[in-house]
Amino acid sequence: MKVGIVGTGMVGSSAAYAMALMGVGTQIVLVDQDPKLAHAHAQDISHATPFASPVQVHAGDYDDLQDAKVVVLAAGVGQKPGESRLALLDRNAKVFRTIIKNIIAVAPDAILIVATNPVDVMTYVAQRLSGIPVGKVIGTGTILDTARFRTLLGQHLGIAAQSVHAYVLGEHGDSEVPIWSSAMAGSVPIDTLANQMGRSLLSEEKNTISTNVRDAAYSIIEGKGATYYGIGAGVARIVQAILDDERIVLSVSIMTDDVLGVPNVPISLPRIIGAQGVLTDMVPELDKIEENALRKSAEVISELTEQLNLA
Ligand SMILES: NC(=O)C1=CN([C@@H]2O[C@H](COP(=O)(O)OP(=O)(O)OC[C@H]3O[C@@H](n4cnc5c(N)ncnc54)[C@H](O)[C@@H]3O)[C@@H](O)[C@H]2O)C=CC1
Ligand SMILES: CC(=O)C(=O)O
Repeated sequence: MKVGIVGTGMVGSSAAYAMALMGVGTQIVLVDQDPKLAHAHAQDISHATPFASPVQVHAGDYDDLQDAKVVVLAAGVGQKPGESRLALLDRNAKVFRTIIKNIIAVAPDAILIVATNPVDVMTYVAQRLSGIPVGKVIGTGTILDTARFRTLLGQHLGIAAQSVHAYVLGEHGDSEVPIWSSAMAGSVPIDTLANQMGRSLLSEEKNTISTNVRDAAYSIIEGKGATYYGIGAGVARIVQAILDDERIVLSVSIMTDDVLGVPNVPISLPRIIGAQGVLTDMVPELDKIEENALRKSAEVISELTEQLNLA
């Protein structure tokens, strides 16, 4: 099955590389306003396929996206050190005006995966400009923050991140909400497990983990200018779930009718993903503090979408 990636800088090319290594799709088409860059990445990644999977990777134009089942949007600018994701909105909304039109002209039935920041608002922009049904325009949302949460919590407790079941919900950004109240491993609530393992998990330690999850992007960008491997793998995981009709639960962002009284907001909740995109939203159980934080996070996003003029 064909997968397109529009915007093949660090994030788009890392997603293509992760897909090639994970054996996701049979053909990956890289499209960028800089065709030389797309071509160079396609060549380089295709040289990894003999060690991984027989997927074909090549650069192309919008016409080559015809019949793509999924198109990933990773075009646009990223944050400079110290800059917030929300500061990118005007520049990246302009980029989406061009690329969405071009994608829809050739692949109107494709499912869109949005990675460009600020990803929740850009998901709204992509859905509105494309007219594609809500469950088929999926922002990567907090899939990366959830992965960071599981990684740090797993490291703290000395267990594999894959065995940690915990989510970050809300905005992919400064108002995100780590959900501690239902965090578990091996069906054991995380506080009980820490006790059983003789590990300390005091509220200060939880706060440090939450802060490090929230600020991971800032510290990585300070160190190397951008983040891309984590999100590349996250994008590949969403595409795999769609192509294989997996019905796996992932925290991703789509337009949501109502979140704790905030209407029509693009935001991450745990969602079941299969061949048709998002199949079902899940309503997590939250404690009062988490509930208030999730409502605030929804309000942060909603303030921005309300100001946007997409006419
Ligand atoms: N959702 C998430 O968790 C994450 C999102 N990001 C976001 O992903 C986006 C891309 O980041 P990077 O790959 O690091 O940036 P980059 O600058 O390396 O790549 C962006 C690419 O978009 C291309 N592009 C720009 N305008 C275009 C247009 N009109 N048509 C086609 N291609 C166009 C550029 O030529 C460039 O190759 C940023 O907005 C960044 O903030 C980054 C990391 C994580
Ligand atoms: C850049 C970004 O959004 C992240 O790494 O979380």
